[in-house]
Amino acid sequence: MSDEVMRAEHISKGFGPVRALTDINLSVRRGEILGLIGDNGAGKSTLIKILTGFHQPDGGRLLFEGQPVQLKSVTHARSMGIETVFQDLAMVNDLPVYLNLHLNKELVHKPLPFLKRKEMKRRAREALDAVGINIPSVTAEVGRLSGGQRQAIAVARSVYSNNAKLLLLDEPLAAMGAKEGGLILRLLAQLKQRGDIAIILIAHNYSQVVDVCDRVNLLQHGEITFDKASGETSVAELLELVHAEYRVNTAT
Ligand SMILES: Nc1ncnc2c1ncn2[C@@H]1O[C@H](COP(=O)(O)OP(=O)(O)OP(=O)(O)O)[C@@H](O)[C@H]1O
Repeated sequence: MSDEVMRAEHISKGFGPVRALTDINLSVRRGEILGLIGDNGAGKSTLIKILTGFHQPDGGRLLFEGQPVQLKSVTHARSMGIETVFQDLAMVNDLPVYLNLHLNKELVHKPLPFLKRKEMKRRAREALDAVGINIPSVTAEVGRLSGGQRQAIAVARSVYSNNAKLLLLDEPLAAMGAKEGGLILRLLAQLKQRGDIAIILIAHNYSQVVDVCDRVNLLQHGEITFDKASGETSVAELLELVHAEYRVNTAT
């Protein structure tokens, strides 16, 4: 079987008169982290929402594990192992870590409607340990944790609840300090080591992108205009590409 998890071919998407995406071609493999960069409004979130089944493309096609696929909804995409961690994380702050890890998938004793708390705590600890997240207690309220720890829990939940094959992260490092951002980058590096999951990461911090991603794609004018291995590019080159477009746009 090929290592390619997701391929987009000639994907387009408009919102009324706005052409958000015109001709997107990209692919990502198992064990690979693909960095997706681009100026504000370039269409990065729209592309992620198409890959996660939230939006339907107007044209083009997606191939998942080599097979053409129409992602009808986020639920449909999740059932195939496509998981997204959005900026808002979908966490309930006054619930403990272990219940957030089982959100909408609580384990219950049947036929009695009692939660299997002990089992959920055990599984939560196992999931966090497996990705190397250091949270002192799974009974801690999520609202009391740092932004980085909350993000890490959201990633662990995505990966472990559904045996994710493709993980999409929309700006996980935004508004995070260096220490917290480092926690997420280490976590992504560990997931990459496992080799069974493909990751697409949208980020604005190019030095982090170059450090953690295997490959970088630049999204401009609704197309991928740049595709290089991280080792073959640099922060300076990425900044120049994005800023050159900015100069053109502001000069006209
Ligand atoms: N639901 C929508 N309805 C109308 N227009 C939309 C919608 N979603 C996105 N757009 C438009 O599509 C274009 C691409 O937006 P998108 O959010 O995908 O860009 P982005 O690269 O993620 O931007 P940023 O980095 O600022 O988050 C923008 O012009 C945006 O205004």
